Amino acid sequence: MRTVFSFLKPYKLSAFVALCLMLVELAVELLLPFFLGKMIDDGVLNSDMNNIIMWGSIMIGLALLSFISGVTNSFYASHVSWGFAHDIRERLFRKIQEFSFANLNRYPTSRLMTLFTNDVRQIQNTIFMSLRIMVKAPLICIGGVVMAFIVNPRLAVIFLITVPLLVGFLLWVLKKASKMFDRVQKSIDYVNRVMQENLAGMRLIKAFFRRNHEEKRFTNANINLRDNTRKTFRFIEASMPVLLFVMNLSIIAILWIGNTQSIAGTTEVGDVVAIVNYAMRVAMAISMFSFIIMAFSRTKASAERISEVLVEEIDLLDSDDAVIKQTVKNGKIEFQNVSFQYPTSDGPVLYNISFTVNPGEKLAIIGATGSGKSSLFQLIPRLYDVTNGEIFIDDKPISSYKLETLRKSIGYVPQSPLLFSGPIIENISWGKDNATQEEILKAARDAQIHETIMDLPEQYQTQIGQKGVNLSGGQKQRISIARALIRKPKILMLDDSTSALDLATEARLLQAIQEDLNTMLIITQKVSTAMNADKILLLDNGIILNIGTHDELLQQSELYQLIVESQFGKEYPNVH
Ligand SMILES: Nc1ncnc2c1ncn2[C@@H]1O[C@H](COP(=O)(O)OP(=O)(O)OP(=O)(O)O)[C@@H](O)[C@H]1O
Repeated sequence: MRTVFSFLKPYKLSAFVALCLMLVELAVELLLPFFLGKMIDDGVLNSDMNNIIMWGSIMIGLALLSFISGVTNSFYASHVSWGFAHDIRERLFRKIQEFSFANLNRYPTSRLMTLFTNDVRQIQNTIFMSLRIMVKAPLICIGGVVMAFIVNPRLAVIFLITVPLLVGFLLWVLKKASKMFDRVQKSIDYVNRVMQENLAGMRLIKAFFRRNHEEKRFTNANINLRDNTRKTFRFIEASMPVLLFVMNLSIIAILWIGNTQSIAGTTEVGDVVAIVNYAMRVAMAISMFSFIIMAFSRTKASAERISEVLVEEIDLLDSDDAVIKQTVKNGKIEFQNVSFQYPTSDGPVLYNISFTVNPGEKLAIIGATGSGKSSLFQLIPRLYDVTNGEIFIDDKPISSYKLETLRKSIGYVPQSPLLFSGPIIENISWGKDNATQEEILKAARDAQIHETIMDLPEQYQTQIGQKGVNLSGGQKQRISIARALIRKPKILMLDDSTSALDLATEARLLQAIQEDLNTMLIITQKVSTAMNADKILLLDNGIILNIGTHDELLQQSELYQLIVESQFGKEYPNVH
């Protein structure tokens, strides 16, 4: 909670001004019944027009002052709340950018999305309302009781019984409601998650005709949200009549005792009117309490969720001994007895991996699905850290490089290409800050996508995504390869990124990129791709079975022979 509200610091002055203006409104609200009592006693009951005009004018003046304070308070309250929301969204976004894959695994995307929308907005609204009215309500209760005692202590004594009763009851409601709102928030998360998965997987859902299944999943999530929200709001709404009942009883008691005392001549009529007026204002303020409880309970839940992300420890950072100026010059990669286990998995997915790729060499990694190929790739740019062993680049441990330097020298093309909405040109130049037109064209040509782009209606300016063209799998792969090539990486890593290309296009692509590159690692299922590499690494269940050239593996590995036979039959192909 404290972490989140520390974001209010830059707005301290504005919040202070807003609170002062709110106090002016409060003072007016508390003084009006007092002056009303005076007007009745000195003016109305004595038929004294001068007193009526005097007290009336004072009341109008005060009302005007309250109006001006209210408008100005609104201005400052929105400055504080919008500024706070902007700053915290900015900080959250930066924090999530720092997250490692392991950090990200702990937070589903839907939950992070809810933070930015629902949770931040919730706190923002509460801050605004606090500065406008929510802080005022308890102060009206306290001030109303104090003023009632000033006007007539014998009548006001009734408040001493009712107010502590109400405060105790409210604290109990607040505690219970806070837990209930936590549940509501989780239900919102779940609805968001189902929605997000559904929209992302719409094509698959249609292809599998799983509409009914998905509808049922959404309906269940939606029912859960409805029931949790309804239960919470009902609970809070049910507390309202209790509060008002107690307050109305005290008004009746004031009228009854006041009437008796005024007949006996011990109390002025104006005092009774003033105290009833205070009791009504206190009742009105208390009627706002259910709203305040809802807002604070939700805000507490939201603030805790945001704090959790803000204080999350980043588990993959620059090492203390990272050398600032050290850069990757040649692209030599060496694995020494590397084992790796995901933070969430039961056992290692890679065991004792050792191999070397010399600068300029091309290494193909081949192996069954789930054998650990992508996991091995992710260790090189330190998306995850190794569990045991060490990886060296240019004979230096990868931890001795700054993360930024290391990752900038690697062109990583993941298994499923991800393109951003926007023109094609931006998707390619995304790989390098201030990329020139020439660099973009060269990368696109090398990735064998230039011709295809030129055939599109708006060529490089063609929008990708909902309003633009939807590209084929192979076209997307080639754009994401162009995005990696534009960095002129010392090490290029293609994670099955040419799977959707026909053999001729793939061969042209690999030929084109080889000219510029130092080192290349390519995960592939195709023997035709692997056999042209300098070395092939055959991975099976996280273990290196063999490493060598195509010919060596054909002679040494039965598994490799089987893979080759499954793709080419008994006619083993030769290296080009
Ligand atoms: N984020 C993760 N958390 C936990 N386990 C994971 C994670 N990603 C992959 N694994 C597990 O690690 C093992 C190796 O997966 P990996 O993706 O490296 O295989 P792969 O050879 O690249 O497979 P494919 O060819 O299907 O992409 C699998 O058993 C997989 O279930």
